[in-house]
Amino acid sequence: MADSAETRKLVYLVTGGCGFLGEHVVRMLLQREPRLYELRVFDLHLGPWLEELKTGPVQVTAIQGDVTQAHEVAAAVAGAHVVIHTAGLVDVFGRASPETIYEVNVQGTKNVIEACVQTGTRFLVYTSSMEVVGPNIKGHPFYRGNEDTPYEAIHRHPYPCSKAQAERLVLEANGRKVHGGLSLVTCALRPTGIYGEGHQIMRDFYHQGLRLGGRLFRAIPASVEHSRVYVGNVAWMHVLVAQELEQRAALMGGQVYFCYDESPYKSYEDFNMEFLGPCGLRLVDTRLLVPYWLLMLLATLNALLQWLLRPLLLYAPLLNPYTLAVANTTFTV
Ligand SMILES: NC(=O)C1=CN([C@@H]2O[C@H](COP(=O)(O)OP(=O)(O)OC[C@H]3O[C@@H](n4cnc5c(N)ncnc54)[C@H](O)[C@@H]3O)[C@@H](O)[C@H]2O)C=CC1
Ligand SMILES: CC(C)CCC[C@@H](C)[C@H]1CC[C@H]2[C@@H]3[C@H](O)CC4=CC(=O)CC[C@]4(C)[C@H]3CC[C@]12C
Repeated sequence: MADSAETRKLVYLVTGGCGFLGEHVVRMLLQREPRLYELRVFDLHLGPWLEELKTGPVQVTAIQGDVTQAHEVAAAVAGAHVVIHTAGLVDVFGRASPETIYEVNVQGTKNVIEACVQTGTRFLVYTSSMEVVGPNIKGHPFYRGNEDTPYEAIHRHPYPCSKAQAERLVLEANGRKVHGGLSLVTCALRPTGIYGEGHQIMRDFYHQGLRLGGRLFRAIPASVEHSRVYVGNVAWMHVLVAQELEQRAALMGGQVYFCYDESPYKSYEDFNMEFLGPCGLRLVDTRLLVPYWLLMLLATLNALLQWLLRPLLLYAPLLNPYTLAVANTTFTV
């Protein structure tokens, strides 16, 4: 399509646009949305890489802001055609308090919805999570499921609970009248575990492997399968949904879709080895080395230590009872 001022008229806002997924969404929009006139990137912490994007044909506006502050969100949303709300506190390690997780994930989402209603923005795409469904606290497997698969989605951890509440708010907001009288069209996407360029947990495993002399020790049975999804594909799914919402409002409005791209079903560790193996690490052994009861004991100890040390320092290792349960439960879509 010709790159003329007439074809470029849309204003997009990406919240959390400097995060792992958000950055990919921002770059994908610049590459694949020819109608884009202005791209607003809203984040608590702005990345220096945004500067290099400001020289292209699209006006890139960096907005340092906090989704928990309704007035900041409203100012950023005003005049935007589409909002892609990826901002969130992704914390299953106990780094933040449950209150903070709710404040960012639930109140932040409420603020985004209310800003759309007040300012007349009609299209809202929300990054939810597979964690809204499961794995549940009972450790039930979810095997090759889809959006209609029955599953007991019962959670206690603040992260999945907050994502579930926020997702519900977004879906319930579909059809609300926005300023100007038209209807809000919302859609939620539930990525499975995301991987790709900029994935911090993959880096953490890499450095842990280096510290252990190039080895990682298998902790989870190879038979426990997870669906993982490439970050570029998650970004692309967000862009496609954003582009299609207007034309297919009746079909897609108020709907939720899993985000998965046929990356191979593997255990969490075996999947990581697809990348860490070529980087020189190896997974010891092909058999399960550490018994589950010992892992559970270590995970519980970690949780106890976190609680005891909290007044002095933040102790937040990858292994805790919640992450162990998630890693140890099959969840494939
Ligand atoms: N990483 C994963 O495997 C998955 C992530 N998700 C969801 O995808 C979204 C993005 O996650 P990631 O990119 O992995 O996390 P991330 O932590 O890399 O990105 C989140 C971004 O939101 C920003 N943010 C946090 N609090 C904010 C606030 N109060 N105001 C404004 N910005 C704020 C952060 O600064 C960060 O740039 C989240 O909503 C998360 O729940 C869903 C499924 C899987
Ligand atoms: C040796 C340990 C037992 C291995 C711990 C691995 C864990 C840190 C990760 C296993 C599964 C991950 C989660 C899963 O991919 C689903 C997610 C979805 C989200 O929305 C946010 C991230 C996460 C909760 C992800 C977090 C790390 C794991 C628990």
